[in-house]
Amino acid sequence: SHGWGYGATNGPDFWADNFPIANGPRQSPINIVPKETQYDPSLKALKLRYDPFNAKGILNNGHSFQVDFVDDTDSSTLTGGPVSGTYRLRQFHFHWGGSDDRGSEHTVNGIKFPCELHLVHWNTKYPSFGEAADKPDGLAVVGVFLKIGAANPRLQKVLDALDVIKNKGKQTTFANFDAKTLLPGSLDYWTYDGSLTTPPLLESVTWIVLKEPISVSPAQMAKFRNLLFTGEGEAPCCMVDNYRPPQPLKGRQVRASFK
Ligand SMILES: CCN[C@H]1CN(CCOCC)S(=O)(=O)c2sc(S(N)(=O)=O)cc21
Ligand SMILES: [Zn+2]
Repeated sequence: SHGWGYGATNGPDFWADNFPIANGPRQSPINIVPKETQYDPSLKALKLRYDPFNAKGILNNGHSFQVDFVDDTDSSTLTGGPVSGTYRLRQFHFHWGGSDDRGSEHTVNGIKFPCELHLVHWNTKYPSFGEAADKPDGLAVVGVFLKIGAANPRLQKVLDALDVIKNKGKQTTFANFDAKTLLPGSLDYWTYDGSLTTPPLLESVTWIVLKEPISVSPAQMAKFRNLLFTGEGEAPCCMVDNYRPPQPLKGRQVRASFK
């Protein structure tokens, strides 16, 4: 049978067939309604310390592309914010649309952004990423919205690497990249308990969605859309619209770190 994807026959509406947790109580993404969030003065400032030396490679996994990090020491970590303990940076990746009116997974007052960056971290109270991935406090993902505007020079090194990983399964080395340069000026965030937004849809993610977007130009968005879902020798299918739509809140509270 065909694996999961974002197409008409294997997209988000079909995922529950093989991953019944798709209809679970803490699924992601969600629509964030700022007026319905609750400011929580006890939330700490988010502390992200990333060492460029940990950047390892960049991979087209057939669903998105990701930049992987060496995570065998505490040199690239997330601490503070809504989490306790230390979470290590594992990878970052993006979700985007076929046009600038869609592409993000989280929405704000129903507004979709053209792209959303996810920085994936795992809780070092567990011995490995694989052990952490299915625990309720196992993962913390920082979400950053990308908004159409001036070209973002911080994205350029990532975008320039995409030509050599056009097809599913392609990867190349990607060294000395400072993921901190992808963050906006403010680390104000919304946070809620959620899940992976792709199969296996594990309900193991503390979501930390930054309020301030970073910029991306239309020409830069075109580079994302140049990637392919398909492998070499297959009929080419452009990697676009690789986002899951918002899921039911099911009574969850979304907290804000800011007034
Ligand atoms: C294409 C597969 N995407 C998955 C792959 N990983 C899960 C691996 O499960 C191990 C049992 S992951 O933890 O790196 C991860 S984070 C997100 S998201 N969009 O919610 O930030 C999706 C995924
Ligand atoms: Zn993601």
